[in-house]
Amino acid sequence: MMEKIAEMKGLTKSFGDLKVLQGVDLDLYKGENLVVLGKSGSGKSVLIKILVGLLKKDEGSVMVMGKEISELKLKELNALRLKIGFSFQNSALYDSMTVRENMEFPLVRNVKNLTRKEIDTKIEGLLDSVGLPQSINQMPSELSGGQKKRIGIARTLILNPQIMLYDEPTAGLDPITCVEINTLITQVREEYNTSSIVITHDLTCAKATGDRVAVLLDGQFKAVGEFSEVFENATDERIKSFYDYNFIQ
Ligand SMILES: Nc1ncnc2c1ncn2[C@@H]1O[C@H](COP(=O)(O)OP(=O)(O)OP(=O)(O)O)[C@@H](O)[C@H]1O
Repeated sequence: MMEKIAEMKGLTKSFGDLKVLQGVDLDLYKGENLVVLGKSGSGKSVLIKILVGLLKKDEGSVMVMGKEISELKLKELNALRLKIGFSFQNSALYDSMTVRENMEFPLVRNVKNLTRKEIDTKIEGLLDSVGLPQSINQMPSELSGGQKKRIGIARTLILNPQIMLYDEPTAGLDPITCVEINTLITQVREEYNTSSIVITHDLTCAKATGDRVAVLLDGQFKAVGEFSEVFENATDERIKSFYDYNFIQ
């Protein structure tokens, strides 16, 4: 039996009259890449925010690494968040800092008593992993969108997260760079032993990176499984049209 690293059961969340999540059940297994698909406004970001305790759920349970998120005190929540890496859509690099400084920032802030050599070894190792060792002294403005994305992922990995959350990792990138980022996401899982949730609208990304995909429709996961199970045998018209729409694009 595969071990779960996160588990949501019967999760609901509304904003006023707007029912966004209406009974979400979802497991993330240790070591898997799980893709969450859903159209714009379906509640993917709300789900992730509840998972990391940035938003409060209405009902249901959200367990992460064995802990019920809503029961944690702020200090415990912050400690848990350090084990979760969030790769933002816009890479979220600090424009006034070099790549090295960007990478160093979360490390020195959260890990005390590191030597200069330990910090440099860590940064250089991660830049090697993402294929950009030569960018160490560059400014973010000198990097392409794909390179920024890679540096953002490297920076997220610097605290050795157990769970990686990728928010639209291929948004705004050309098709070749998308393939490179998809490859990097699967490589990160192998090299750093992470479990990941990848939020995307991009079915090519979903197919390339997902061990399983989960489709969020009307506030629930209507289909969860391998890409081929979910799409190639889909009977639900909306799941079929999601597939057709993506590939017509
Ligand atoms: N803090 C909030 N207050 C009120 N409404 C919110 C809040 N956060 C999200 N919503 C609403 O919840 C719905 C789901 O939003 P969410 O950002 O999760 O969508 P999404 O699936 O991530 O969309 P996209 O793919 O466009 O990023 C939207 O209608 C949004 O307006």
